[in-house]
Amino acid sequence: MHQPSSSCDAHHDHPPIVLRPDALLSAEGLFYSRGSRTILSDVTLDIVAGEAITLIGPNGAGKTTLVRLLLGLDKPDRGSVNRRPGLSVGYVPQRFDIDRALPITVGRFLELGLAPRVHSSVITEALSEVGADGLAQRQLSLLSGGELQRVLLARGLLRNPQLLVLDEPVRGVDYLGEAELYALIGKLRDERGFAVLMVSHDLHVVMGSSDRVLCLNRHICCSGVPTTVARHPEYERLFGRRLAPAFAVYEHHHDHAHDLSGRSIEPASDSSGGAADTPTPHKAHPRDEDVAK
Ligand SMILES: Nc1ncnc2c1ncn2[C@@H]1O[C@H](COP(=O)(O)OP(=O)(O)OP(=O)(O)O)[C@@H](O)[C@H]1O
Repeated sequence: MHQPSSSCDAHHDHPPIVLRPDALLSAEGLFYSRGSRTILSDVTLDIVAGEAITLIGPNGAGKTTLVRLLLGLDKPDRGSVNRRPGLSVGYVPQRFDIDRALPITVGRFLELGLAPRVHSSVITEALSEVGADGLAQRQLSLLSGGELQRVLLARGLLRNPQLLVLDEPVRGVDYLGEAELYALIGKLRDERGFAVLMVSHDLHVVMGSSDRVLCLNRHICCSGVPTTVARHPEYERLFGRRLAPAFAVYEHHHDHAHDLSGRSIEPASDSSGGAADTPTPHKAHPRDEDVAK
């Protein structure tokens, strides 16, 4: 996992961003400070149905804070967040601390907060969808990092999301497991058609399957389609001139996903599409010009 070394501190004159009226979710002019520390400054963005946005930035750039504001878990000091009425959102948080003393099975955990209550077969199906068959009766506190991430993903799916928000979803997952999990997220998006907002440090993997990338360092330093952002001076400034090319768009051609035991859960498909993590073609975004000049 790459930890960017340099940072972009300067504000830039961006052209005004025009929010799209059909956005599932939009944020306008978000400011957030704690004490004397400015954590987010004038952040504006939106996400439309089916779009995949990756949010990148160095440690402490404000990514998790921004996600929490977008989800309504925290309130901005200034600015506004608008969610389309009735929007269903699945959220896979960066951190999920489990009280080891709490005796709760995975199945019970997944039932919590679902209204109306669902039949256990729905839970079993969601676990199967994320390649985690057989975990329903296991104690939540005994799961490995990779198992827990899949369970959190299943929990997000149980909300039938129009938007899935993932904050570093491969945290605690080993290197091979990371690729599998990203592949799975891409496959689920293809099948279900939800929009994805993902925080990730794994630029070389996720940029190829993103429609748009936002570089955040307290403010949005640059944004646009991955190929454009990867060449942008602010991106180079954030990730280092030497390192940036290594993290440029990488098209991952792995064509199937695995379950927890390593079995393939998706047969290799032909070039006509449907592969587990074949990148979505980069859609031209009407606001590619919002890449900082
Ligand atoms: N409630 C808070 N009070 C004070 N400081 C906070 C609070 N929440 C976040 N911060 C600070 O804001 C900065 C941004 O934190 P945030 O977790 O959003 O960054 P991040 O980009 O997600 O980082 P990472 O990549 O390391 O996960 C950090 O310096 C953090 O310490």
